[in-house]
Amino acid sequence: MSTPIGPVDATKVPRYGGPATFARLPRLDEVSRADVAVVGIPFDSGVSYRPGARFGPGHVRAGSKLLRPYNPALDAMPFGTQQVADAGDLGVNPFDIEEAIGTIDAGISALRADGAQVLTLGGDHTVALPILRSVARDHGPVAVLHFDAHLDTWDTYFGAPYTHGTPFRRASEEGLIDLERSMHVGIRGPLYSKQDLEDDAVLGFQVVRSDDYEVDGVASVVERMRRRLGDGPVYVSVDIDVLDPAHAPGTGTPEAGGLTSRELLNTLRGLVGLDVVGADVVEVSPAYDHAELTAIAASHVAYELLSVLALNRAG
Ligand SMILES: N=C(N)NCCCC(=O)O
Ligand SMILES: [Zn+2]
Ligand SMILES: [Zn+2]
Repeated sequence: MSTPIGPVDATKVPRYGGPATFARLPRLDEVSRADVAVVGIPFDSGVSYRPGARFGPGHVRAGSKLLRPYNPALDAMPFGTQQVADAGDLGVNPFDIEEAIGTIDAGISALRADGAQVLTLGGDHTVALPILRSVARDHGPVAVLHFDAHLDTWDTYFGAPYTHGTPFRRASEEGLIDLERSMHVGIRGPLYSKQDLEDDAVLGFQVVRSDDYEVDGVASVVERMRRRLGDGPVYVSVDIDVLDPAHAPGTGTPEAGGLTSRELLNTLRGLVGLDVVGADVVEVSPAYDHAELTAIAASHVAYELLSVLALNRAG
């Protein structure tokens, strides 16, 4: 492998300048090939409460300018031992959700066909369904590791099947997920009824609650997670509202009592060695953010995921 083109050197161009790409990385058209493509999906037509996640990709990129090359927590060089590039944003129809879902599937599939793993910046959580369709076409049913305050396995909203609260029910119905190996992490807050949890278990998910972090701690969560996910392919979906609103106010359906960013980042580090085949970070809504708190948290989530991919690639 030729030496990857990394971020613009911060000793030459200060961090507040330079390109608006994720982590000031090269654009995809500036590299011959990418091991990992970071792609934005500016789409929020599936939200049930506050809008604005369509502006998430640009905001997360802006919040990623301070990321540095070396990750001491994992002893990893996420931009140094693999080529990561910014693939820009997919152009999706905001007025026709089913068309948007088709465009997302095609866009993700094209990047993957070129040999890149894809890390998606949302966008609302609807986008996870077409990404999983693309991933499962190659890998078969994958374990979904889903970080979220919410189950996102509800059936419909106002009769609509494709929304940000329903992607994992559709994915389960379509046979895209491994029913024995999938799980939610960070679940909390009021539900519509007790039945929600019963349905969710049938759809293939185990639940690690936000409170389990308080009671058992990160190490125990990581152990449960690794046991459940096992050896096969894993898709990681991070709804930034898994974090407490104190850590991530800029999101559409905030719930009190969430994870700290430290807990989330440490949990993600526990994925080293598992077969992570793709990931997303969704539900960043900048209009509700303050001081880039949510964008910085989301960019660090992406950084830890890229670090895991880098270490796994190195073996
Ligand atoms: N933030 C996501 N993805 N889902 C929230 C759906 C919760 C609701 O509207 O009842
Ligand atoms: Zn959520
Ligand atoms: Zn969600």
